[in-house]
Amino acid sequence: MQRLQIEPRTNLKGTIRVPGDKSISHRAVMFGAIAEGTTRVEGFLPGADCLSTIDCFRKMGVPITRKSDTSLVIEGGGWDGLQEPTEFLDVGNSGTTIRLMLGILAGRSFYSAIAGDASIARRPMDRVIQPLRRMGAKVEGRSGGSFTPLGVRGGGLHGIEHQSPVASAQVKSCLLLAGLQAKGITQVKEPSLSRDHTERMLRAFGVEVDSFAGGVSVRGGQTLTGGEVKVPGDISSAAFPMAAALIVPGSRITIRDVGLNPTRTGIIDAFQAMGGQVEVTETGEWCGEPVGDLTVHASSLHGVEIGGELIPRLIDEIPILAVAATQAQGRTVIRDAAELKVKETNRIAVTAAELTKLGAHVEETPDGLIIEGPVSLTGSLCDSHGDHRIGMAAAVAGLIAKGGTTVENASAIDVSFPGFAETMGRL
Ligand SMILES: O=C(O)C1=C[C@@H](OP(=O)(O)O)[C@@H](O)[C@H](O)C1
Ligand SMILES: C=C(OP(=O)(O)O)C(=O)O
Repeated sequence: MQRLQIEPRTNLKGTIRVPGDKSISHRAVMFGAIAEGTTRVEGFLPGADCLSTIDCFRKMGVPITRKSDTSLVIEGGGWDGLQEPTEFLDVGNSGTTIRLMLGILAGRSFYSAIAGDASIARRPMDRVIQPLRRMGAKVEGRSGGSFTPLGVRGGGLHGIEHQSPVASAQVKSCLLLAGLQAKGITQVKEPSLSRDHTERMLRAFGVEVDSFAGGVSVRGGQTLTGGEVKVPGDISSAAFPMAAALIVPGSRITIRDVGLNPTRTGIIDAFQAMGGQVEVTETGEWCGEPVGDLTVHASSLHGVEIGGELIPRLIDEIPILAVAATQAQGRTVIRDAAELKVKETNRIAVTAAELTKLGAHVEETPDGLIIEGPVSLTGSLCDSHGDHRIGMAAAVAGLIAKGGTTVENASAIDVSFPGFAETMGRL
């Protein structure tokens, strides 16, 4: 397993781009595969998770050609173009792949078996399996279908109304994809708005989606029409160089063509609330998604309290937000984030453990973290624990830690940010 070696730095400078948005890249492949006609994707994220999505659809007979690392052509044959897979569908490390695919498989009248790596085997699937069963899908699996491996015999679905207990775009998207194949209307309500890339891209593919306060619904029996997708840079990846620029003295960087969907920009709001100088310039809209440039200056930060509706808007950025909080004056409290326990790792426990190794003052709470700052960090031997976001958070912390820092199991970073070390190196 690859190791990353980090030395302390000052004066990060320059202009970079980050790889394509992971959520949008997954959806481009999936929607292209179930659409009628050709879909061309530019700016695709060639990270391990999105490659798993491609692999699953190829196993169902969908022709997907990679013209380059970041450019794809998908020949969709509509819903009925998907063929019964003769092999296990392997989602690797990707929660988005398995949960969204389950919504597609639930409506197909064939048998499929799906599983992923050891991390996926620990992540809860009952949040999608229970409502899918209520729609009429037949799903078997470990612990009554709560965990992988799962077997699905789909078809014969009817619409339901579902109140999700968690604000989860994966749950919402899964049920909308099943709902498009069901009789009648499928409605999903959530406690606060999760990322809405599915709603936006379905509309771009010609589907009627009804968004209302507190939820979203679709009518069954609709088909998707293939088209062009241009994927913006992933704000969740941009969060790492952003945090680095905020905390490394003398820094000023620009990140171009970043997705600025308001359901994803919570990290900008949080950094600004901490006193971080982040300038946002919106430059346009790509396939219904706002896009722009971010300029970030080294800043003196102060602690903040973060919770409620902001959490789903920055859920994947909490490990790197915690790194920035170690350099903020006073106390940072992150609450309402218990979902972090069921990501690639228990990100509350693992963020606290890795930052503590570096000398930070971090306390784990049942639904978040309390961080006291500012603290001078000391270089240490850190571990990604197989979690891309933890690996990158530790690496950014290493940029301000006295002495060298090593991140073990750094190859996990390729899940969402291939070329992370090279991109950071350019600064
Ligand atoms: O729909 C998506 O693309 C994602 C939704 C989020 O998960 P939940 O919806 O389960 O919170 C997020 O953590 C994940 O990285 C990607
Ligand atoms: C939680 C994440 O992804 P997924 O749920 O798709 O594994 C993530 O990328 O941080």
